Amino acid sequence: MLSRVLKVAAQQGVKSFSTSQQNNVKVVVCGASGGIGQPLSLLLKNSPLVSELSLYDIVHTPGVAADLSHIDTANADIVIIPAGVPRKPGMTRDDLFNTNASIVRDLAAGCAKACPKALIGIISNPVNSTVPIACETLAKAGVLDPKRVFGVSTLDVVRANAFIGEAAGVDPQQVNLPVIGGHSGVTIMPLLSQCKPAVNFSQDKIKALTERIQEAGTEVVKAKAGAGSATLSMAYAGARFAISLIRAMRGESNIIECAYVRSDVTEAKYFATPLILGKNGIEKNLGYGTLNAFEQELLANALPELKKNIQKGEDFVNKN
Ligand SMILES: NC(=O)C1=CN([C@@H]2O[C@H](COP(=O)(O)OP(=O)(O)OC[C@H]3O[C@@H](n4cnc5c(N)ncnc54)[C@H](O)[C@@H]3O)[C@@H](O)[C@H]2O)C=CC1
Ligand SMILES: O=C([O-])CC(=O)C(=O)O
Repeated sequence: MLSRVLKVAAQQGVKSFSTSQQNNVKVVVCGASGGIGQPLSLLLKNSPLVSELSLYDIVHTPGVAADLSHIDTANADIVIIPAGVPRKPGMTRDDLFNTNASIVRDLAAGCAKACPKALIGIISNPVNSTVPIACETLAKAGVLDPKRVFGVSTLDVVRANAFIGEAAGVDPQQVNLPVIGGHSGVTIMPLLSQCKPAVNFSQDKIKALTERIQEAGTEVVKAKAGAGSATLSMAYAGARFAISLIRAMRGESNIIECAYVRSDVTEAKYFATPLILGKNGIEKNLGYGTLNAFEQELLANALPELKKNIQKGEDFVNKN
């Protein structure tokens, strides 16, 4: 078992980067003992771009508030949050709200004190609601910068690339497909019309692939049969996202990832789209481009659900 706060020594290799770039990137993983947290921490430990890794969890500690003081001394450039309970078969992500909402609120409050300028990536479900919870909490503390708070939806992109690569007979690493909207069921919207390289599937196949991407989390929950939800693929996706944030912080240009963020692209206050990342988080929201008729229908189906999930998150912070 991982201890509560574990600082991992600086990686070799960091010194070889140019001094004009940011060399000392500290990353904190909150929920580091968990199914996602452990392999995610391992992948980050293995990256020469991470100079200090702090691992945090509540296991065997008397309370969240006391524990958060450990983060206060840590400071951080990036905080990744895979803390909270996962689904069991038959549950929706929204069924996790009652447990995970307060966990994310308390961790966001800790970030507001300890590292108000950190870039925060939230993995804890339901992401559609936990990101508004984190933003409202940071706003209450007077430190919200919406360009620095991200719902990690990278796993949807990773899955879309895997499934489409397989169906099209293309190396999934070469597939690049935007997945927009939110991170549950109908709110997950893969834009196959914008796939690079372009793919040429029948409408039936497009519908089947879209539904598989939307329900991929449930596919894993069912296969694990009570032992939790996706952990290894999420750790892979979470590490990809964190490393993209670091590369952007270090001044690399044209780093693009989809993520669920505060947005004015649609009538939903939070929405995932491709983003250009920069030193201070979101540099530019690229929006979603042109949708075909099928994708417009996906959007029409997603917006009411997304708006409901967002409102629920905001109400949780503002009514408690
Ligand atoms: N965004 C996405 O695409 C995905 C999100 N998830 C979500 O990630 C979350 C974590 O999943 P797993 O790692 O499988 O669960 P897990 O139960 O294996 O690990 C969660 C960890 O969080 C810790 N924790 C609980 N409260 C905490 C607090 N206040 N501070 C720090 N740590 C705390 C627990 O002690 C535990 O070690 C779940 O909510 C799950 O639904 C899972 C897969 C994909
Ligand atoms: O499905 C779940 O509960 C976990 C998750 O978010 C995913 O795998 O996409």
